[in-house]
Amino acid sequence: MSAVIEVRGLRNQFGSQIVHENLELDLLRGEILGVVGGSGTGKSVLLRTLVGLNRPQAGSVHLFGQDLLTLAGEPRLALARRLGVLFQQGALFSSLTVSENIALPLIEHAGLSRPDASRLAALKIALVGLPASAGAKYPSELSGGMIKRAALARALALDPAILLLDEPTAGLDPISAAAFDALILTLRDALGLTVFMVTHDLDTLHAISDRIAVLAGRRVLVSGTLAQVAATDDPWVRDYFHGPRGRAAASGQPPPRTHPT
Ligand SMILES: Nc1ncnc2c1ncn2[C@@H]1O[C@H](COP(=O)(O)OP(=O)(O)OP(=O)(O)O)[C@@H](O)[C@H]1O
Repeated sequence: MSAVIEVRGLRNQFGSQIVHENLELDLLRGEILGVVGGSGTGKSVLLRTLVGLNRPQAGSVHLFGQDLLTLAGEPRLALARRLGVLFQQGALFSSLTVSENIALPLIEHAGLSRPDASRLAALKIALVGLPASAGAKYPSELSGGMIKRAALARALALDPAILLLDEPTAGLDPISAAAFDALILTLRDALGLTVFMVTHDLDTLHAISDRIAVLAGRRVLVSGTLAQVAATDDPWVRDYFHGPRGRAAASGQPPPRTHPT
């Protein structure tokens, strides 16, 4: 399988804090890659680097064979339009309705008229499984699961080839999270998307990821199938994949609860 994103020798640093050093990563066409790692290992910084929101100190990022870091002007904008991003909190504009939020990139980046953009927004709303009535609502009027779906609809507005998700199921109850997992899988298959997904959710990893990349020690420690990654001899990997939650996710059973005494 060919790589749609290739990261080589990446260094990200904030002041004296080095977050990534010599990080290498491939995102393969058509896959769902789950990106995991301890808190502060730089998963979100990596996502932001891939979409051009964070400029690294060293290394290269190639998207579809084009060098993101040297590209400028219209070619860079065209490349950016091939990426759809779902940020952690949804990042919808609170003063706009769901429909207006989705229509905005269509008006601003695709030059659509307002009526055309709102017709297309209605299609995207249906695509992510929201009722048509959600279009007229403001983000504050939606449940957490609906906000994620609305934000996903906006991420899909410009028909991207790659979807980047930052903690897509965080804050959702297990049933809504499982439904969102299923939606991502369906959309990947139906639209031929490639998916880069930062997550802490072991159930999501088990349910929909083709490969997993573990961030540790400022780089990608290991990437591969769940079985390959889980077999890695590393303390964080052991705790994460073989602790109570990891075992529960692997078995499909809820993890044991510890009760306060
Ligand atoms: N713009 C910034 N300026 C300074 N430091 C930053 C900036 N962005 C991120 N960092 C630092 O980089 C490190 C990695 O942050 P990041 O948000 O990528 O971690 P993460 O792996 O996504 O963590 P979590 O799982 O807790 O969300 C953190 O120590 C963070 O404080």
